[in-house]
Amino acid sequence: MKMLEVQGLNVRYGAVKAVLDADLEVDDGELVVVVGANGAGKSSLLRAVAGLNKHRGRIGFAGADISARRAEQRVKRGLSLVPEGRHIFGRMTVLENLQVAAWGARVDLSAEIAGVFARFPRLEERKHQVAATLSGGEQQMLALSRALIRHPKLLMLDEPSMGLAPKIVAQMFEIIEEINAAGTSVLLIEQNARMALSIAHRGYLMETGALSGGGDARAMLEDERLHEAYFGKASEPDGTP
Ligand SMILES: Nc1ncnc2c1ncn2[C@@H]1O[C@H](COP(=O)(O)OP(=O)(O)OP(=O)(O)O)[C@@H](O)[C@H]1O
Repeated sequence: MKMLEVQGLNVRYGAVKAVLDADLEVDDGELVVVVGANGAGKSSLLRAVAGLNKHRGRIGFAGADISARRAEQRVKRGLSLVPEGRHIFGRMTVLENLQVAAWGARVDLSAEIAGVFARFPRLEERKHQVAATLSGGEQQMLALSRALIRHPKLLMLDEPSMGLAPKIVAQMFEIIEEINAAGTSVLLIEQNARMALSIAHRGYLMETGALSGGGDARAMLEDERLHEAYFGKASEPDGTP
């Protein structure tokens, strides 16, 4: 089954065309990555799928056309976005951030929180700490946990490696791979192309609003034409552009 089916997606900001006629698919259980330079339109694409910006085109999700659905309705259907910059509530504690994330979802909150703490013991140690005082890696773990608590069918991640130390980046990619292996479909947007492709099934390339590729991630990793542009400085393991 197709989990996500995007056809002819367009996003514009006034005269700026950020996404141009993009077609993209994520199969049930797949881990798909979109790589591309800064400003190529990757965030605009994800935000459109999440219903957070105006867009044209068709978005099919888990067998239904959600193109006209509002962002909250998309979340309820099982689409979760962990945005760039994390968007946790800095003044709330770790525990409060997790509680708020589950609002309106039919989940057993205490069991879910226990599950988060089993996966991320660091978050349990800091459960009464306000989120703004966490390290970058811990904030990213919290943002990811907030999405996972709702058991999304499709988890969308915008630059999860951004600003993290190399060791934490490697850990983050391992966790994403685990989440996918446990059955959640994943759509990942990354500048850290080499690392992202190494855990993905398939990959797309985004250049000035246009999506191409969609083939095997391993083949993309070996594609000489991509090396110079995307696997050089932009894919340093510390995620610095
Ligand atoms: N709210 C906005 N208003 C006007 N232009 C925007 C807006 N958001 C993005 N853009 C422009 O749209 C284009 C695509 O931006 P987008 O953020 O989607 O790219 P990106 O590949 O995600 O880059 P980054 O990694 O820097 O977020 C860029 O030219 C950007 O300047």
